[in-house]
Amino acid sequence: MTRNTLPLFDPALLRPALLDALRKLHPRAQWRNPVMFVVYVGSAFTTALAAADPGLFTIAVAAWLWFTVLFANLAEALAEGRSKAQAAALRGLKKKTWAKKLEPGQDLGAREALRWHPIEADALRRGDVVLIEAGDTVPADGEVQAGVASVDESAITGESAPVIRESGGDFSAVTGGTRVLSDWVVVRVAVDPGETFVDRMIAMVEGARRRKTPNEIALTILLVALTLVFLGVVVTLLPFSQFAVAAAGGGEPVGLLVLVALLVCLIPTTIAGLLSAIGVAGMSRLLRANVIATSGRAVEAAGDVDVLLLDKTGTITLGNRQAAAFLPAPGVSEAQLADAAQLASLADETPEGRSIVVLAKQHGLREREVAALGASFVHFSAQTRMSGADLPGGRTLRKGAADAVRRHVQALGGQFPAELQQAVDEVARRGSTPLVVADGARALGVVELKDVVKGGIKERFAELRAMGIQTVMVTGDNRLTAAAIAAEAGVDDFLAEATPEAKLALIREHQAAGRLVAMTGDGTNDAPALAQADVAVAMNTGTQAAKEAGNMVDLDSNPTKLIEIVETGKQLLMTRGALTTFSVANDVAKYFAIVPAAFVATYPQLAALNVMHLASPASAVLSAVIFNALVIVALIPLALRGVGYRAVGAAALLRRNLAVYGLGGVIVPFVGIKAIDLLIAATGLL
Ligand SMILES: Nc1ncnc2c1ncn2[C@@H]1O[C@H](COP(=O)(O)OP(=O)(O)OP(=O)(O)O)[C@@H](O)[C@H]1O
Ligand SMILES: [K+]
Ligand SMILES: [Mg+2]
Repeated sequence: MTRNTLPLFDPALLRPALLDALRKLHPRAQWRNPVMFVVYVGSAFTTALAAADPGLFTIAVAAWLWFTVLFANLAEALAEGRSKAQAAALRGLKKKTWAKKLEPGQDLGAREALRWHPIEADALRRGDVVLIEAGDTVPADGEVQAGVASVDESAITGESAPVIRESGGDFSAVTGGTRVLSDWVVVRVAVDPGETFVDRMIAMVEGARRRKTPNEIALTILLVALTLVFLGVVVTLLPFSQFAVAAAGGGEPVGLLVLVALLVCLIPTTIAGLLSAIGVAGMSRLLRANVIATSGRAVEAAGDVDVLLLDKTGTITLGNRQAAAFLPAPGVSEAQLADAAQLASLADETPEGRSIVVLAKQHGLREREVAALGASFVHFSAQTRMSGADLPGGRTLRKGAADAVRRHVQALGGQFPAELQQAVDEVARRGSTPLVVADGARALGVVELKDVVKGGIKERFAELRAMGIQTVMVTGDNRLTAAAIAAEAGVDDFLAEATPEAKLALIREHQAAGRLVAMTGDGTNDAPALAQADVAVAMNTGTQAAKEAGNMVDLDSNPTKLIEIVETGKQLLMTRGALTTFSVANDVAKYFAIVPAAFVATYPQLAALNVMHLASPASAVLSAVIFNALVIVALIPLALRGVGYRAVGAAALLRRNLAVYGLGGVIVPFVGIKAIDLLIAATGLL
């Protein structure tokens, strides 16, 4: 995929970024970054000084101050450009296509009878209903209302095997730009134009609409405080030096130009100039891992996640729960059980329900006409954990989770035989889901629903454990099935028989204990929990409700993607920390470069501080300003790529980064400023 191989300085991206950097010179854009705004005002001020009294030194300082602002703009523009290019590669999927918009109020059951008219895909609105047939491109994100189709989603996921999309279950979401390979589906459009996940991510990346995260705000406040301190120091230097000159009856007070240069060199311009690029680059890295993030805050939170909650079906398992066997209770024939199970499932549009009808057919039962039965159907809900049908004449058929059906038959005065409970437990211990079927107060037996744990998952959970993240599986399924799947998948803990409310409560509990919670899920019943979690990753195969509630979508629908997400978050936090350290450590050298040069005319004693032996005061000041500007450019690759992350302890990482970026930040400018000073001296201009 092209979006995985973006070079750091792609010439195709550099040109628009340079233009963008110029456009960002607008005061409104600058004001968003208070530290750089000070540089901006300083640039304007020194330009005015240069205009009033043009000299090479003054003009050079003014020019390099403008470069400082431009380089910071460039860093941000480059980061944004890269992300936008990646996202555009995804959005490029939305070629101009036509959609078959259905006339309202039709019965969706039979493909031949459907009436539709063509409409441009761009004109589709949320709530519109379209027909998509073999060979058609899916015109917009949406939810399948009727039909079953195989869909090629390789354009999005890079996965070449087609997937099945059908109504009812957790596999009902289709994504714009993918292609229907066979059969047909009727889809309800879920988003207005310009509001897809890719659109939302692009909006996030675009500076103007990108909100600062709480961490960024906290850091900005710190940087502004530092800036104010230095501003205070520099402003008071002027009267001080004038006073000193008057008292000594000689020497020269420090000039305004030098004071502005000093201020810019001392305030933390490096991190201020790169801060937003670091944040945007984090989202880009996620996109490279096929994760669309719609919240910068969530990307940061990912770096500190303590607990990961996962839904079982469709997240840990493939989610294609298929009826595999009928296990009748004592005194009930298999045919009797199959018949009741089929009747209870005729209107059940979930994959589970449909698979029961199919299995019953293999037992020689012919398909029945739903309409001819005159039954009223009871649809599955995550609260009751049952579904079924009420037939005319008072026959009530139910199927559902064993405990739910047990309560149901006992409430009607029926028995739940010990043999049946045994069969339920056996099925569950195999990791399958037992559904108990009841006819009135009589429990008839068990339907075994088989599901398969996704491959390679155990090793990945072990990796998460090594990162210090606890994994908890939460499922609506029974305790034994949950335990079997939990053991097979290698999660640390599990919660069984969980309602949507229980999932939500568990997250709140962890959060109340001060833990940051990540959640991955795919179902509508995961939506409340996803909305509550700090990092909420919805599977792309999941329902629209889950995707809306989350703050990230994993295009590969891989529950262990959280490893990459956490690494990206950690890398983001570390990069920010490293560059802040570097930025502040830089001041030491700049201080030794500028202060003796600036004040040696006022206080000759300061010559003792002149450890760098720079060519002249003017050259010293200009060298420091140039270094200050160039260091921003030099660090753009690091800001975009992020500092190297390795899974060693947090303390060891911190020590290493302090050594590299703290010590480096002190030493590098001494070398850099001296080198620039030598170059300037060599030109003989100053
Ligand atoms: N169509 C259905 N008819 C009746 N009962 C069902 C049906 N589908 C599921 N159940 C029962 O309800 C329980 C909860 O279902 P559901 O799949 O919604 O759980 P969940 O909370 O999404 O958990 P997970 O997806 O992790 O398994 C299932 O374990 C099963 O026993
Ligand atoms: K600086
Ligand atoms: Mg589920």
